[in-house]
Amino acid sequence: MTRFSSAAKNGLTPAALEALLREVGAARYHNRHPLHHKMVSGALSRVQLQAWALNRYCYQAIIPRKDAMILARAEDPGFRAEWRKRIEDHDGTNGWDGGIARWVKLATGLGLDEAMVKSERLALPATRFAVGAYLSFCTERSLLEAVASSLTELFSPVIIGERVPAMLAKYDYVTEDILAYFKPRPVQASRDAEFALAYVLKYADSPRKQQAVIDALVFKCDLLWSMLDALEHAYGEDGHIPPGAFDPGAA
Ligand SMILES: O=C(O)c1cc(C(=O)O)c2c(n1)C(=O)C(=O)c1cc(C(=O)O)[nH]c1-2
Repeated sequence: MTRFSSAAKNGLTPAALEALLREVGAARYHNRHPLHHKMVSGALSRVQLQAWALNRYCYQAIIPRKDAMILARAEDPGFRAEWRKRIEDHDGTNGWDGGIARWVKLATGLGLDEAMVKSERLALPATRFAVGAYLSFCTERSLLEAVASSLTELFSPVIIGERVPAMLAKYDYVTEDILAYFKPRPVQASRDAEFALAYVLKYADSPRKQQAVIDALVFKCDLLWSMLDALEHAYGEDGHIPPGAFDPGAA
């Protein structure tokens, strides 16, 4: 786990804290995961991509719920006005004209059944535990830690920039229409991450709080990493699909 050097016992400057947060992302973000590398090299089967989309739906579905937790805990109306945009991005105006609906389109575009995806019943146990942990973290930890845990979005434009062109080039059944989810994400993520980063740099004003926000980002990187680990374990070569999980080979 990233720790301050002893020179930082009086606390880091905002610039030094930002540099440390970016170091966490550079070392631990899920664009370093072997499954991501396989995805962008064109090595995944259609079933493996389906499993990814199906499991990742659970992550998409929890995001507006954890953001609602954060909203409920924020006392500043200005903060809430900014943060509620995240919920609108995912839920749209009627629940099914935002990011979640576009993720369903991605999953059905890969050949999955819409009701099955939305039910989340065939997701991996580890996926369910991971996304549940995110909701709990944002409910139980301080508001500062909850905000800091969203800072993986600092790095998501990079992974999206790697993923989308590669998927279009390497999988002939993947179209721009199927990947429409990602189109607005880099702009939305940059807006969100800029706000969250400014908040964290302003309010993490003691060594203890600075360590807490670093740990929150480590937690979130680990969560995203563990979701890809679980997919690889279940659907990789010599994979072991847990009972009850998505198994297109089963009778
Ligand atoms: O495509 C990705 O790899 C990726 C990663 C992340 C992330 O880093 O948490 C998010 C998203 N996408 C995303 O689409 C999204 O809406 C989102 C919200 C959040 C968050 O923690 O609040 N992360 C992410």
